[in-house]
Amino acid sequence: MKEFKHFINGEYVGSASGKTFENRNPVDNSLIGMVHEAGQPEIDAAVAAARAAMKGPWGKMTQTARIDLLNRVADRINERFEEFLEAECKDTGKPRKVASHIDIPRGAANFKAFSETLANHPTEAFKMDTPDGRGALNYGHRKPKGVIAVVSPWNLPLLLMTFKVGPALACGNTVVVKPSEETPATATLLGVVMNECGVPAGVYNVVHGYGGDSAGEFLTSHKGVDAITFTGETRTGEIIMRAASVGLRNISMECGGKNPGIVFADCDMDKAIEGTMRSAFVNCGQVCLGTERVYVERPIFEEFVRRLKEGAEKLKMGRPEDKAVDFGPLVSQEHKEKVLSYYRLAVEEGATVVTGGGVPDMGEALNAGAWVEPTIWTGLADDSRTVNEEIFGPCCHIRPFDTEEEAIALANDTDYGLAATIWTENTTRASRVAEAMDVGLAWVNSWFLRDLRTAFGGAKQSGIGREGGVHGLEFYTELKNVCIKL
Ligand SMILES: NC(=O)c1ccc[n+]([C@@H]2O[C@H](COP(=O)([O-])OP(=O)(O)OC[C@H]3O[C@@H](n4cnc5c(N)ncnc54)[C@H](O)[C@@H]3O)[C@@H](O)[C@H]2O)c1
Ligand SMILES: N/C(=C\C=C\C=O)C(=O)O
Repeated sequence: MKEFKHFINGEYVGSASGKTFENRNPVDNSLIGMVHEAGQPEIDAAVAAARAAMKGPWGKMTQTARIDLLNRVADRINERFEEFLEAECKDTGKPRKVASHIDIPRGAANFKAFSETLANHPTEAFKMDTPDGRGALNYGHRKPKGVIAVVSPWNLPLLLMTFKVGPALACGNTVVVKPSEETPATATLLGVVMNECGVPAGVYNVVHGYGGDSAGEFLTSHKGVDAITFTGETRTGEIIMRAASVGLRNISMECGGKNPGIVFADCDMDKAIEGTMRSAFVNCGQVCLGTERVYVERPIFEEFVRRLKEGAEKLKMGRPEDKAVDFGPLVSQEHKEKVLSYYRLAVEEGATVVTGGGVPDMGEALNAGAWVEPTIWTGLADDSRTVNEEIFGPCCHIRPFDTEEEAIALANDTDYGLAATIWTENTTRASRVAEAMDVGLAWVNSWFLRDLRTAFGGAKQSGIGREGGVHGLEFYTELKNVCIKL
């Protein structure tokens, strides 16, 4: 039976309590292995190892040496590509086609991108006048923040965890990672790569377990943690912020969304359909940046609905290793029940079910998996729960609009503020509408096109802070001003 152990101080260790929990493959609900559940002893050991590593060779390493090491980690992930792909697809059920283009390549890129950013980012300096005429020189000096707790979700496990670990290590910190209880595999495997590349023991640590009253809570409330970076549900973010407030630990929050897509009549319809298909259904709709609310200008509303329905009904469901498959299951039975509860709610709230709304017959071998149909609704009220609450599944609601002002108002009418997509061939309108969106990320005639030098994060209840590019520096370092009297 496969075991997923903690990775602490460069070694794989089990839980002192002996407590474990099941890890199941959502494709067919088969048992992958048992995951060790960390208790306070394992969290204490991981945080102590991370602290000790700050005082060891890692803390004394030059930035150039650190960057070389992290580039080696990126190369080693690519060399072990198949292993990471297999692990990620087993944990999540996602098609190999998806993970091999998104999750694993980004797992490597997240180490390279931030190293380059760091190596080329200037510091600030100010020459000031003084009464004696000699003046003084001020310059900014950055030091690593220390031991960073990384709490990550299950939808893009390797990508989202390394989007934090990459910059954290590039800036000289050490990390204790608590991956989602649903997806322990790739975070665990990364420990092997860290050892192979010569990253000193204690720099990268992984502890497994749940959130509340388990590893997540013990880690985020641990006094030895200097800062917490979290990706997950907004409600969880609120809980973690309360824990971080004790001892004034800094937080970086990447949370939920209910993202709008606005499709104008002057759009390139093929692009808009292709882009909305991906943003609604890729990764079985389990992408925080995905589109769950689509607003279409009335003249093309019927055609858009018809063509999106056609696309949804052509999606090929099946095992990850089937090259033709582009649609996998949800991550777990629990999440399947949550999404199906919204499928029922939508009907109760008066939706017209354009397509989907149920569970596909996947045949005897797969019917125990977390399969749901890609679903499209129309006809719901703007204040319905289905249109306002994050579902995080392969579903979207399409509504017509008549004016640009109406579309902007509808799109912004949400407590979230993560992402928006805008489809129009009029670039003046595109920039005007994008700038009117109360979000952290707006895509025009595209979706999930990612330049890692750009700011990434959410507004309103979708997050706090920005990661990506130089923006992560503010969170992962302490900036000091040095003033030298000349
Ligand atoms: N903004 C982004 O970049 C982004 C990216 C991906 C996912 N998400 C969001 O994440 C959610 C889906 O992921 P999820 O279901 O894993 O989210 P979640 O909040 O349930 O869990 C996220 C992580 O937090 C841990 N956790 C849960 N309760 C905790 C607690 N009390 N203390 C400490 N840790 C705790 C979990 O174990 C997991 O590791 C969706 O809302 C999605 O929108 C946001
Ligand atoms: N953080 C990123 C993606 C988030 C996806 C949400 O599910 C990224 O592309 O860096």
